[in-house]
Amino acid sequence: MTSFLLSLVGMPGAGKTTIGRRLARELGVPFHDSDHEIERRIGVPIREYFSRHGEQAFRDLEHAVITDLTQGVRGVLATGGGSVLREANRAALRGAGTVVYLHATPQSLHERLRHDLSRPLLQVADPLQRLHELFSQRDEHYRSSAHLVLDTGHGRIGRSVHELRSQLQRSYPFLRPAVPQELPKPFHGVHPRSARER
Ligand SMILES: Nc1ncnc2c1ncn2[C@@H]1O[C@H](COP(=O)(O)OP(=O)(O)OP(=O)(O)O)[C@@H](O)[C@H]1O
Ligand SMILES: O=C(O)C1=C[C@@H](O)[C@@H](O)[C@H](O)C1
Ligand SMILES: [Mg+2]
Repeated sequence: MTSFLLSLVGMPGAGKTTIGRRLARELGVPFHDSDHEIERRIGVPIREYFSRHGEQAFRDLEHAVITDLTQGVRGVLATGGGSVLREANRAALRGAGTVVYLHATPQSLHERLRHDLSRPLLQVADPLQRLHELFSQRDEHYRSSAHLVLDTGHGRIGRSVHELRSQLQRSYPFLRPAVPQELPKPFHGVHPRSARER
């Protein structure tokens, strides 16, 4: 198959891992997750690494992993929620293929994650307030990284996967046989540059 890398960016809980894994399976392409690769390298959960070494050390590691995963791998890449904080990561992701921002509001993310214990940045007294802060710091970076924006705050996971597959055929016509012919239109802020234009 022709080489391509689809990277998913967005807030914690937006569905990068869930949607990315399912999309890769449906397309029959490799799935990568920068958080999983970090945990494979450090041998402990990210939350533990955060509390032992702090966020900056984690971001350095994340940068090394994003650099590696954007050099020569193909398929679908689910990134960590904070990977867009570094300009070098944003540039690496955009340079490697198509980037999709999975968008969801702090309220809907809070609904999903209110019982979650694995995400270190959300282990605070008021996780909704933290989600609002993260969203206001990051939304512009997610948008500037991305070629496409897909709302994942409402609706079912299967629908997001379907929408993504439909949209992808524009950039990657060689995926067409796996993609349903109808094109739903819940994308917004779309600037779907084809792989050829980049
Ligand atoms: N419409 C939806 N789209 C995506 N995920 C959904 C949806 N509805 C519910 N969920 C649930 O929300 C959670 C999303 O978690 P997931 O780990 O995929 O997020 P993530 O973007 O990878 O977060 P992180 O940045 O922390 O890695 C899953 O438990 C998933 O089942
Ligand atoms: O939003 C974030 O900054 C994070 C999200 C997760 O994917 C992990 O990368 C880690 O918990 C940090
Ligand atoms: Mg994830």
